[in-house]
Amino acid sequence: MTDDALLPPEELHARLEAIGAERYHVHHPFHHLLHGGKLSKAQVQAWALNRYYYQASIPAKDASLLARLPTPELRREWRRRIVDHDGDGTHPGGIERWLKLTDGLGLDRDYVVSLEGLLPGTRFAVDAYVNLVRSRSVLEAIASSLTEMFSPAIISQRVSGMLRNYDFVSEETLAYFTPRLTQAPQDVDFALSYVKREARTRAEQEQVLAALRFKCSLLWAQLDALHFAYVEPALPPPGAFRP
Ligand SMILES: O=C(O)c1cc(C(=O)O)c2c(n1)C(=O)C(=O)c1cc(C(=O)O)[nH]c1-2
Repeated sequence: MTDDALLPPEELHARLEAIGAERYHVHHPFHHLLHGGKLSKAQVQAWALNRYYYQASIPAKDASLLARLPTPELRREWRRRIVDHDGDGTHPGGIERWLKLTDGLGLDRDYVVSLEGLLPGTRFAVDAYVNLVRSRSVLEAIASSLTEMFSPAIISQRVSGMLRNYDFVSEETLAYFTPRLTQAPQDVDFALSYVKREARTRAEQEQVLAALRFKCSLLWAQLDALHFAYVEPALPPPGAFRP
């Protein structure tokens, strides 16, 4: 096979899996500290407060992609993701459930939502995701969601570890994660078959792989920012959340 030969779909799939195995934030030291019970309540608060910005930005990136999707079938699929996060006015969505988590950790809701205490590194990493989805091809935008191939494993590890190790979290405060265990595989089924089908040249397949690497990097960068500010050397930048 020459270097620019189209990969068989199962080989593309294997290369996507390999990116996750090497680069997903499940390997980040901050994740190990979090689920291993090695963080203080204040450090867990910093994690939840910063990750709120990721949660709150996901429907914005999905809405910008939705506007560019060409068929009702594709739009219907992507619209479901927005409802998953925003709720439907009767059933709470992911953002509301995330705020239950920050409430449960004793953070003031107005302060969380104001983003005043956000780390600059979180802001830049999350904004990079929204910008990627807005500015690159539909194929790359859909491919960038494929980190969800790996999220059920990290979520299971995080939830069981946190329940075992911290007396300040409960099943109720971590309830955000339960629906993600069924929503993520559903999202992935669609996105994976889309990229396998629609990446029709080797160059497009390489774009798909690059989009997933980029996404892994921005998830990693969020945990780097938390680690630097709140674990080691523990130097929160001016204006950032101080427990
Ligand atoms: O808990 C996690 O580690 C984790 C990771 C990811 C991910 O890999 O992007 C998502 C989520 N959670 C998540 O809850 C979520 O709703 C979500 C949406 C997306 C996306 O890219 O559209 N990723 C993720």
